[in-house]
Amino acid sequence: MIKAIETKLKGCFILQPQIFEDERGYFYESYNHKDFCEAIGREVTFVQDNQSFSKKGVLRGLHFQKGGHAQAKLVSVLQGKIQDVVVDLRKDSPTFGQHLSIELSDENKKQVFIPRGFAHGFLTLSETAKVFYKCDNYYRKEAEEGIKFDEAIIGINWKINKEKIITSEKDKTIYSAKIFK
Ligand SMILES: Cc1cn([C@H]2C[C@H](O)[C@@H](COP(=O)(O)OP(=O)(O)O[C@H]3O[C@H](C)C(=O)[C@H](O)[C@H]3O)O2)c(=O)[nH]c1=O
Repeated sequence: MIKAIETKLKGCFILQPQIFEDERGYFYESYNHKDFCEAIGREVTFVQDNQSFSKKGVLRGLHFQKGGHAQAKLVSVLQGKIQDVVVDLRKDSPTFGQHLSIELSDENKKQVFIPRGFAHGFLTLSETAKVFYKCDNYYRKEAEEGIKFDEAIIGINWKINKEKIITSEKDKTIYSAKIFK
């Protein structure tokens, strides 16, 4: 069983799986294809699972793949806590350029479904975080683009001071303004 709540960004859902707790601990179905597709009201076929491990302050993103290589993602946290951020880049969307920020953790066990056409990134809030996400399209390096995490046009309020944020060299040099022309 999984509950899905659609966000202000059409097609983007926050999901809450049913947790079975007992004196041993807990169990839950982190993914059930039939329940998931029924919950979001559409068929999605994931083809690639990713995992990344990050230290506190690491910010990965904001990334997306262009055109036919765009990826829908189902993001969850196996260990730790992150500030997960999605940006609507669908040119025909009434919420184009708007973003959503949500805390995902191994405590709340929430998941975010991000449709194709979004940029995605997250900031690691706990000492370490292990993030797991399913993708409905394969990685294509040459199709990758990004938005700088501190892009003023988007105006994301990251929960860690900028000087303490750790990014890859690639993410330091992402030029994103062209996306909004
Ligand atoms: C994304 C990806 C990367 N790689 C290789 C390419 C690099 O040699 C290495 C690290 O890649 P990168 O620095 O792009 O990893 P992240 O910064 O975590 O990128 C991710 O950041 C945000 C959170 C996302 O949602 C994207 O899925 C993804 O872009 O893994 C692969 O082999 N396959 C892949 O699917």
